Amino acid sequence: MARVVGLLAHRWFSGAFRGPLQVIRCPAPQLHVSGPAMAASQEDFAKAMNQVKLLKEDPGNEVKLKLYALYKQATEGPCNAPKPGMLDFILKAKWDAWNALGNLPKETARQNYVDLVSSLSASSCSQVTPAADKKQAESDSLVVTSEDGITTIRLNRPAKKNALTTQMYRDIMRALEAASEDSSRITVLTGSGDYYCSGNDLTNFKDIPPDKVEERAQSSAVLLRDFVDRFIDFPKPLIAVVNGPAVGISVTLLGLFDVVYASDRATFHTPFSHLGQSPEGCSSYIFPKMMGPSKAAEMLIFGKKLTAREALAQGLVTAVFPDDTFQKEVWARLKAYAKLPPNAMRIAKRLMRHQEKEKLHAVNAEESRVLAERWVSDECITAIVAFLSKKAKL
Ligand SMILES: CCCCCCCCCCC/C=C/C(=O)SCCNC(=O)CCNC(=O)[C@H](O)C(C)(C)COP(=O)(O)OP(=O)(O)OC[C@H]1O[C@@H](n2cnc3c(N)ncnc32)[C@H](O)[C@@H]1OP(=O)(O)O
Repeated sequence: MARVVGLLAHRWFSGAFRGPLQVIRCPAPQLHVSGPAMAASQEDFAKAMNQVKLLKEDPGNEVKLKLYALYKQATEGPCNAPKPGMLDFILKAKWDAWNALGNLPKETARQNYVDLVSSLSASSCSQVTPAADKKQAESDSLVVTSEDGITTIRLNRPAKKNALTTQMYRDIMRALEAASEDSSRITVLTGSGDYYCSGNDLTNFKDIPPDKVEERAQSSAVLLRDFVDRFIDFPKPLIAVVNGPAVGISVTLLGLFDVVYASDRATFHTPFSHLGQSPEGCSSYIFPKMMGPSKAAEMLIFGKKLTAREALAQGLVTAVFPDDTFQKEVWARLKAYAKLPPNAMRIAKRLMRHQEKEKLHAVNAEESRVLAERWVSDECITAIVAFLSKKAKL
């Protein structure tokens, strides 16, 4: 049965798909992705296949190819069909899309299919949902919306200055995966409230039994490495809308964004030595290249906090806006960018970045390995205990 539904959903390629004329019940326009990350069940998958047929808008051939490929991978595994002839364009495009998934496990393909459909439903519905319905649920730590060709990932723990919990790292990864495959053209990361992000949530270090410290450091290094890899590999234009102060990993990651817009209220602080830690997010490689070794050293070794204007002068920030017009000016720009042809933007990004990718992955691996050592060091433990016992503030 699931197979039949899936095949029907993919009749688009023969031109058989028509959007429904009746009003459909749309899911909420936001994807609240915080919460336990689970693999999609067969039931979720079947639901997603049905949901595909209800999309109001044709998502375009590129997305349809992705859906087709993920469906085939999820149901049949790696591509096993003979390669079609060069002149059979449609079959060839479908085969290429499926084959490109390589050995992606069936469960991951199923999850990616469900995530992609969910993001399509969200973006297709967001255009028709009244603004009042778009109010954020304050309790959700990450809010993802898709509108006007822009997927926005919003850190939403304003009371904790948007500090990143381990769940948020995982949720951001999932959101980036979904955004790379949804119909949006550009992706934005921003923060709620007065901070952009205060970096790693230092309570991630709490309640670790002494005999598990080493193990936790190793698993956190794997998490960090996977997390940063998602930024290195993200295929669409990625923009940081830095609405306020940024600390730690939220600063280092900026080197992996394509454009960084900052409010003049933003500051950029990487107090790694103060915390007995070391740089991550590929900053140990990107920052010296970007701003010269000594300016990078002031930030990454001595923890010098930069103002938005200083960060602009160092090339970390693309443009600075007065705080009172920041949101208006930035979103007007982004909406205009999101109208540009998506393939041209992706190709330009790939050309600008692909030569550095291998190097960045190697840097990320090394930075993560070193951090695992730092996390179990006396210097780091003393600094974390001081913060958690409220003796220290940066
Ligand atoms: C085995 C290890 C497992 C680890 C898992 C790691 C996974 C990957 C790690 C990647 C490496 C990343 C490194 C970094 O990002 S280093 C930077 C870490 N950040 C900080 O050190 C900032 C700490 N916060 C502060 O110094 C101040 O809070 C700040 C200057 C940001 C704001 O000061 P202000 O006075 O304006 O506000 P409050 O301090 O009152 O803050 C309000 C409440 O928010 C809590 N808060 C803020 N930031 C953090 C944070 N980073 N972690 C935890 N909690 C934070 C603060 O405690 C207040 O809470 P209460 O209202 O409950 O008191």
